[in-house]
Amino acid sequence: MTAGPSGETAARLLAELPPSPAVWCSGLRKRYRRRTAVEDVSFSVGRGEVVGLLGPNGAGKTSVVKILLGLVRPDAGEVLLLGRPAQDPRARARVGYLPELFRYQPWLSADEVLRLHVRLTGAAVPEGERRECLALVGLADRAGDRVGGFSKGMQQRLGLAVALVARPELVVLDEPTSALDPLGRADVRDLLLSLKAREVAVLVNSHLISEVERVCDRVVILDKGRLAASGTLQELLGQQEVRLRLDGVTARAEARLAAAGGLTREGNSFTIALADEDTATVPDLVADLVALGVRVHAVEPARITLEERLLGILRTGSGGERP
Ligand SMILES: Nc1ncnc2c1ncn2[C@@H]1O[C@H](COP(=O)(O)OP(=O)(O)OP(=O)(O)O)[C@@H](O)[C@H]1O
Repeated sequence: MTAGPSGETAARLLAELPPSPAVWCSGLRKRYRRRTAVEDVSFSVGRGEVVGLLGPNGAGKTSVVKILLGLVRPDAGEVLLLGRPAQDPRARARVGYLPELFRYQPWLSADEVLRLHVRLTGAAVPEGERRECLALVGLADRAGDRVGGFSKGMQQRLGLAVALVARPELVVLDEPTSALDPLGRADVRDLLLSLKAREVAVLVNSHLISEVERVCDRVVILDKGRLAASGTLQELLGQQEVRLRLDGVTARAEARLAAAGGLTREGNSFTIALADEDTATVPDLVADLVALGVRVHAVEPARITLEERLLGILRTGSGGERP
């Protein structure tokens, strides 16, 4: 008989395993009477990954979010949050959630709402950290004000603070910018990027496709309750391309253009499928071309946008090849 690993060895083996995904779900199904809200949906969100959940009205996004959080019982399928069943309080305590329809106790102050939510998760968050959290969502000077007097956008900002206050490892945001003005939307974008930098996983359901395109690592697209497509932006949109209109292109300049990626030329118009998506690639290329005596008339992105891709998928009803 061979002996099993000692407790110490087993602990070391476990510690060496990659952490379980922030969200893992498989075969989710939910019907309301004869209406199918969710059918055979499976996807995952890695630790520290920002994933956008997209789809038209009624596609099943909120239903999926509620199933993931254990708020709606699926007819079929399995969910693990941070490696634990969705109903496990140890998992729920590490998850922040902003619901689509938010309403907070109007008689409480913003800080009291945060205190209440911190108590519900069982975390110990000192007052200073709660204030920082309110500052993060732009409510620093409203901590003591009653929520009943807040505008809708301010309530949504408070909702974001509630989702973030107990140091979650996963944040699920259902339409986080629906009530926000353009400045508020930009704030949320920065907030998502700062969560990403702190390796907090985010699942965000939004109709603001251009915002999703700017912050998400990956998107999951639902249509009529089913998974219509999913993947990284590069997988869904193809390689980043740039189109340049140039004059005075010498052989050396053309070699410089070709060094940036796959080059195609039509008269004065050059299109490059960029080999590298570094933000410095295009400005460096333009500076080099100018130094080589080339006159640069126009530089424009040529890749399709996520919005165009999404519309293509929804209109053809398939997540197949790029149009
Ligand atoms: N409690 C419910 N009772 C009956 N039908 C429901 C219920 N909740 C959702 N549905 C139905 O399930 C389908 C998916 O709804 P869901 O709210 O998940 O869509 P969504 O993608 O979040 O839409 P939106 O972008 O409009 O918020 C819709 O047909 C909806 O009518």
